[in-house]
Amino acid sequence: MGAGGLTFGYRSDQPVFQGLDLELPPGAVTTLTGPSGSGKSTLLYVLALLLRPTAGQVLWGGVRSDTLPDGVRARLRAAHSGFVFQDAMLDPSRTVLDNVLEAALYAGMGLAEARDRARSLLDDLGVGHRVDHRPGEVSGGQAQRVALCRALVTEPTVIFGDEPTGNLDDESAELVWSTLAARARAGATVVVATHDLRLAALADQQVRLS
Ligand SMILES: Nc1ncnc2c1ncn2[C@@H]1O[C@H](COP(=O)(O)OP(=O)(O)OP(=O)(O)O)[C@@H](O)[C@H]1O
Repeated sequence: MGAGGLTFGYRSDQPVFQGLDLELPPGAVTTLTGPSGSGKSTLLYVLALLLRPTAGQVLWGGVRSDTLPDGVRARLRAAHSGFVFQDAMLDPSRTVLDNVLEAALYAGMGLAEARDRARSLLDDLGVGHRVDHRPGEVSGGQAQRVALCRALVTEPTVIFGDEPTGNLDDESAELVWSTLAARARAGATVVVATHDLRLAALADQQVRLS
């Protein structure tokens, strides 16, 4: 994945970032660091095709993707990427298991496989005992790990994380980090916005926004 001359502003007179050139290689973890408000989340949204850049381009697999129609970008995202949002953004009306399952079903996976993968991931991330609970009945750190499971269940080739360890104790943060690193070792492109400089130091590539 890459980006060239990437510029974005929520208002045309106030760019959040301007002229960014980035190469986000498969098989590597790239971290986005920088002070609060420097544009880490915004950059993730643009790279993930959730926001269109004001100028410049986003390439997925070498193909220009930011200009594709909304529906095509949505299908690309579902088929190839997973996104861990800063505040988990789970559906409060569905169980933990269903939140993870839904992402797999939406991407076209069969029910039995989706259920097996979801359960196995939730177990791996230490939240397997909460499958029948609603998001409102789990802790912030548990919800964040469920959100990671939802992002990983389709085995995406690109994984975006917005502060995926923000609510976690050291042990759970290590678990999340090693899970993301393992996905990168298996060939995924992993892009993570983080304030945790200790974890960022372990990344293969760091991009600092100012
Ligand atoms: N929806 C929006 N409309 C207008 N401005 C926005 C919007 N979202 C973010 N901004 C502004 O864009 C800038 C970048 O915000 P962004 O959330 O990307 O920063 P960040 O580095 O992720 O911050 P944090 O570390 O606090 O999460 C900030 O000045 C913010 O106030």
